[in-house]
Amino acid sequence: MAVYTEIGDGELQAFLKDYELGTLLAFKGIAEGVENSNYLLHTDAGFYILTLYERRVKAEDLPFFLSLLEHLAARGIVCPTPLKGRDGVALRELGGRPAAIFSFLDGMWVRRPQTVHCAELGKALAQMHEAGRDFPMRRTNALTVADWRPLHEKAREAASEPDENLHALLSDELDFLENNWPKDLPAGVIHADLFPDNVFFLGDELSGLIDFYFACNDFFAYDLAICLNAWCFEPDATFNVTKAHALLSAYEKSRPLTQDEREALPILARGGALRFLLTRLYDWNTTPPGAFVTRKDPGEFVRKLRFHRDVRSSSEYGFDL
Ligand SMILES: Nc1ncnc2c1ncn2[C@@H]1O[C@H](COP(=O)(O)OP(=O)(O)O)[C@@H](O)[C@H]1O
Ligand SMILES: N[C@@H](CCOP(=O)(O)O)C(=O)O
Repeated sequence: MAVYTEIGDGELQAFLKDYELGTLLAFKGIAEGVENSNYLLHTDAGFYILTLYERRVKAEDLPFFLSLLEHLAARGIVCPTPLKGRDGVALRELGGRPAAIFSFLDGMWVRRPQTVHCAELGKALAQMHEAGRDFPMRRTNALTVADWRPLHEKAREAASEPDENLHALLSDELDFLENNWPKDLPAGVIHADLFPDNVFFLGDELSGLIDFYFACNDFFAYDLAICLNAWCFEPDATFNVTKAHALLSAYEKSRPLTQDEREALPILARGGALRFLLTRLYDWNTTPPGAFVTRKDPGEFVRKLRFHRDVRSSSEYGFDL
């Protein structure tokens, strides 16, 4: 993650008095991530992650996220578990932000995912979808097709010199997606941001999923499409059909796709590409100066979107539609 809110030693020590997590030995801000402020805490009882929720996370959504993590962990999905204070409450406040402490997960994210990682991801994604089926809370996706046009407007307004060719492309894509977005596909709790930096591995084995702060109720196949975009393109923007096949076939071992889901994958992938392109474009122009964060390149998703728009045959995806 990034660090937007700085925390002092004394403040953190006082905060930790409400927990039974031992004595603080050291702590440091984590540079990775984009959305929230994260710190690695080292106490004499072990390692923990402290998260302070920042601008895009709404306070009213936090009970959904924290309960979801508890629910998934109880069903064997390896994800951060919210830790409760002495009063039994996990969601607290620190530095003027909502805050919570989580279990630390071992592993590293993979910078250049290979086919074996895509297969592990497919298996874990299907298991997560199944584990979420009996989760009783609901959260509407706040970044779905109806939200993209207003976000496009905001991103365009935020740019000091808007790229009019790009905005024409986005406008055209929005017209297409608004008219063709699927209405009725199998749905449930999805992660909605399962990029390589949110999946930990120990060697070639998946060891945990993190960063559930876009999780919501939406089409399962949309989650799969987000993963195809995030994991199956090479740095030169070519689509790797072997990785896509590995991801899909591992997913289908636990949760076979319906024919409607399969046929919807190309448009879901277009929508997924546009969604991340828009948030990256907006963030590019609005990230506070001096924030301890690495902005992500919107151009990567322009190239992915163009690929999907140009596909003429399912063989370009490497799987039957
Ligand atoms: N439970 C965890 N265990 C270990 N490391 C974690 C954990 N949660 C977060 N991290 C570290 O913090 C980084 C950012 O976390 P992330 O949830 O992706 O932040 P953001 O919400 O800002 O995107 C991760 O890349 C990882 O290094
Ligand atoms: N995965 C998104 C950005 C969200 O950041 P994260 O650190 O919360 O995954 C992207 O790549 O645009």
